[in-house]
Amino acid sequence: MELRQADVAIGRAAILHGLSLRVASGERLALIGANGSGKSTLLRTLHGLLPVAAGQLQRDTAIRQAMVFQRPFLLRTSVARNLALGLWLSGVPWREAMGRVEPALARVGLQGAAQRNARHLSAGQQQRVAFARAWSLQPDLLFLDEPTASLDPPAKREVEALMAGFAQAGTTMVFASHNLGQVKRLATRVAYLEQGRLLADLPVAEFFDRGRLASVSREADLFLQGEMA
Ligand SMILES: Nc1ncnc2c1ncn2[C@@H]1O[C@H](COP(=O)(O)OP(=O)(O)OP(=O)(O)O)[C@@H](O)[C@H]1O
Repeated sequence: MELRQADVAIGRAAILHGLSLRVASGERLALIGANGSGKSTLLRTLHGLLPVAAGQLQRDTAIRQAMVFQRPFLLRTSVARNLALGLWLSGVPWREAMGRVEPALARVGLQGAAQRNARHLSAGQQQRVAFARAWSLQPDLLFLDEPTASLDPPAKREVEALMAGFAQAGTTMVFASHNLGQVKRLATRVAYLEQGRLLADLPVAEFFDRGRLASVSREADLFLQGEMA
């Protein structure tokens, strides 16, 4: 997938400016930057939820992609129906979709939760349902927008373990994170955004090598210093 010199606007507000980014198969790209730097907008653009106003988004249409948000969108109905609906909307017949529910729930440690009302689950469990929904789509490419940001530490660890599971399965991932430990543990590459511009894009070891990062972007180096202080 490749974004070339992309400008993205939300309504009249210009958010991303001349942004170029390539995502190769098997990579795990972390997007970091201050609040409002454009990470969510970039993820939503890559996933096709926002149009590119100028520039280009090129992608292989055979690639299956899914997205997990900071807070999952779950309907006030059973976990099973929430999962099956996600599959049905992506073209899987209803009966087959229902057949994929149990394996997906088992994959995220929520066996037996199929008939519970999804809205009655804890935040961590709801996020696991979102991962089950993503998992059941068998994506080649997974976008994650700060998936652990609103969870308590135990739920955070559980969800990070699910991300590691996707990584082990070879799923290409692009994820926004404010957690540098998580970035170090999961990413193969890191991109730094500031005010809708991409200022650094490096393999993870180089990104966390202060001298190297400073030689690419003083702003990114300052951000990292601030985060690690
Ligand atoms: N619906 C909207 N209308 C207008 N501006 C918006 C809208 N959504 C986001 N923005 C603006 O776009 C910019 C980028 O926001 P975005 O959510 O992509 O940043 P982010 O890096 O993901 O932030 P955070 O770390 O807080 O999630 C911000 O200035 C924000 O105010």
